[in-house]
This record gives sequence, structure tokens and C-alpha cells, in this order.
Amino acid sequence: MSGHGTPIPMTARKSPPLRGVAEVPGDKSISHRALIFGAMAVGETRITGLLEGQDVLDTAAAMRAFGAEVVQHGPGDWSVFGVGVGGFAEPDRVIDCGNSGTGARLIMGAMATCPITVTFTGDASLTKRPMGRVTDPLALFGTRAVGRAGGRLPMTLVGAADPVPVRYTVPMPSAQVKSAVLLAGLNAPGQTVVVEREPTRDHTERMLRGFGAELTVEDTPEGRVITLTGQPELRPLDVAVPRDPSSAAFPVCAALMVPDSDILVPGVSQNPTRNGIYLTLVDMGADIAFENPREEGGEPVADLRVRFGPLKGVTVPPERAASMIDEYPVLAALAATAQGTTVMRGVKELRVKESDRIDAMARGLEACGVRIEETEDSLTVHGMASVPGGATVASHLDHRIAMAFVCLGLVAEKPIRVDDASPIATSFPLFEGLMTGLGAQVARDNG
Ligand SMILES: O=C(O)C1=C[C@@H](OP(=O)(O)O)[C@@H](O)[C@H](O)C1
Ligand SMILES: C=C(OP(=O)(O)O)C(=O)O
Repeated sequence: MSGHGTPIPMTARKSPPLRGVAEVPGDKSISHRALIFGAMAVGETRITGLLEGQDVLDTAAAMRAFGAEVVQHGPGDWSVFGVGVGGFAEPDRVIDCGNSGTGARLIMGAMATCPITVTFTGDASLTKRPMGRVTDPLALFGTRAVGRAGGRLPMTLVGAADPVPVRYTVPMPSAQVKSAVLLAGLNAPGQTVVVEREPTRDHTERMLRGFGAELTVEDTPEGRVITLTGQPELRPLDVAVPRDPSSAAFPVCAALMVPDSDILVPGVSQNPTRNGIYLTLVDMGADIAFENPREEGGEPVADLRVRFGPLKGVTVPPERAASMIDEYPVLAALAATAQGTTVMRGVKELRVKESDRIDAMARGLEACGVRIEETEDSLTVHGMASVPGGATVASHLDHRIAMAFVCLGLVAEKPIRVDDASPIATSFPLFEGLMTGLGAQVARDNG
């Protein structure tokens, strides 16, 4: 859904200890993939625990436009009746991916080797983000793309009628680019090979295997080499979506900021390509118990018991960045309340997310009285005993910036107002209710 509705300003104030159980929604990355891969399988894929955030709903609508039947049975309970690899029909309308980079880039990959022409667009955030990182490798399959200057949406892709398999080394750490190339490779004859120098989230590899694709992964001196055999018949899979570790990071970090908090966050994915934030929090001295480790929906999960305690600033190892890329905004907020300095390096990918997240956090933290330093690919935050707050910060159509400042507002001396919290609905529609249920003083306000 593109365009932008009425802004929803939200104010967070100093709060009593957070207590209770925080049931965070399903994983966004896995939810997008379950719908897209289900649409490329033959037969019914049943999905439980699907994230019903706007990003994922936009992907569901897109799959319908390509000819798949997508049905909601109840909350989080969905079926996709797929059309098979190469079976996408040409949509009779523009595919609007709303705020979602994952939706746009993965769907581009999925249609790139089908003989159809598709126009993509998105909201005021997505239309600023670079798509050349996906259309460049898709051109190797024979896909043509025409978009705005700088490879921006709106953009039209003409799928390759006679695709050839590709070998591609992904130049930046990006699971979206890796996944787009693999999805395009599904409908190319022969073997498509993707090499990634730095490992990124591996949901595409895990799930494609689950859907019956032949895919191997090899660790080599060159990096991770992923080899996919094209033109399989994908068989439907029952997908139980685990809870999203990126969404969980918000109540977890809030509980680590608000004195005397003690919360339980059940069933959070601990996939090693996603758990960098939890390793970092433990390095900072956080009191987190990883209880009942088990497997759910093919992913390792644990129940997190989180108790407030003093934290110290850390230098986050840059090689950890890909495994916590979406968690830097909330880490930067938490770092403002830790003892000492937190240094986040090797994070220039943050500049091409829903907003320039280094800039958005830097400006917002400064407005709240926190000392920071930034470079092109780093952010340093100086912790303080008490964060002044008392500012309105801009969310820049970015859900993670909005949620990070709501969390910081729970401990700041004066309230923090987020100018527009509406983007939170893209990934965490029940965020406000979940946080207030724990005792957080969060409210929408009318100016
Ligand atoms: O593949 C995915 O599901 C995602 C990959 C990451 O993006 P990049 O591939 O651009 O790093 C991440 O930031 C995004 O929230 C989800
Ligand atoms: C970067 C994100 O999402 P996307 O790229 O799918 O818009 C995110 O959710 O933090």
C-alpha cells in the first residue's frame, strides 16, 4: 500500500518497572518468504503465526496479483495455493510494496525469470531506496529493468523469457539481494550459484530446502557458496513462523532500560544469523536467561527472561553487523543509558534502510541531549546516568526509529515525542498495546 495516511504522534514517558509476558509477533523475514515460496509451490502451503504487519499484507496482495490464491482462515492462520515455479501470471496492476524493501526485492527476484512485465512502486520511503543492487544481478539472467534515476521505484521489470543460470558474488552484506538472485535462479535451467562474503540471514536457504529445492551451502575461503538447481517442482510446506527476534529486541531493551523491570519474552528465534543483538546485550552485562531452548518451525527458539541491571558500553564487532542489522536503532537508544561509550562500526548499510538510520538516530539522540559521533559507516553513543529527553524526534517513515525512541522515552527525564508512529504497523502492529500491557507509559497524542 503506498502513500501515507495521517501521522500518528506518540509520546513515551518515564515509566514504572516493566513486568509481564511480551508475546511478540511472527518473524517478518520468514512471513514474506512463506507467502512468496508458497505462491511458487504447487498446492496448498499452510502458514501459522504469520506476521500481519502491513509489509507482509502487501506481499500477500502481490502474490494474489500474480495468480496465487491467498486465504486468511483466522489470526495468523493463512493458506497459499501456489502456481508453481515459472507460473506467475502478469499482474493487471502496479505492484505496490508499501514500505517494504524485503517485499519489493524478493518479489522482483521471483518474477525476474517469468515471461511477464511488472511495474513496482512503494511509499515515500521505499521509492528512495536503491533497487540497482537487485536489478544488476537480475540482468545477468536476461531481465530488463527501467526505473527512476539511481535505480529507484517506480520501476518496470521485463522478465527473461529464456533465462540463463547465473554465478554472482553479492557485493554488500544483503539477504535481500542474495534471496532475489536465488528466487530468479529457481526458474533458470541448470545451477545458479550465489557467493556471499559475509553470512547474512539464511531463511531463504533453509526454507527453499523445506519446499523441496535442491540447494547446497559450502563454506569456502571465498565465502559462503550457495548452489541451487533450477526448475524444481516446489512442494508445499506447513510453515510455523517463529516470533521475530528483531521485534523482541524492543521490549527486551526497554526492560533493560527501565529500573527493576522483569519480563518474559517467549519463543524468540535464536537463529545464529539473527541473534547478534542478544550476544551484544550479554557483552554489555545484560541479565538475560535463555530458557527452554528448542526448535520451532525449523528455527532454534528460546524463552527470554530479562531483568533490569546496570549495563556498560561496548564496541560491537563489525563482523556481527549482518546478524543484528535491524537492531542498531534500539541498541543506540539503549547505549544512551549505559555506562560508558558504545561504538558501532561497519554499519553503512543502515544508511539505505527505511530511513538513513545512522542520521535518524544521531539527530534524534542529540535532540534528547545525548552525545554522539557519526561517520559514513559508524555511530558512537556516549551513555549518561540520566537522558534529558524533552524533544520531538522524527521517525522518517521508519518503524524501527519510531520504536527505538518510544523505548528511550520510558526512562528519559522528560517525555520523548515521536512525530509519526504510524510506520510501526509495518512490522509490529500491536506494539503500543504490548508495551502498555507491560506498564510502559506510551500514548498517542494529538499535538
Ligand atoms: O531478507 C530479509 O528478510 C531482510 C534483510 C535485511 O535487509 P538487507 O538485505 O537489505 O540487509 C533486513 O534489514 C530486512 O529487515 C529483512
Ligand atoms: C530494513 C527493514 O525492512 P525492509 O528492508 O524489508 O523494508 C527492517 O524491517 O528493519
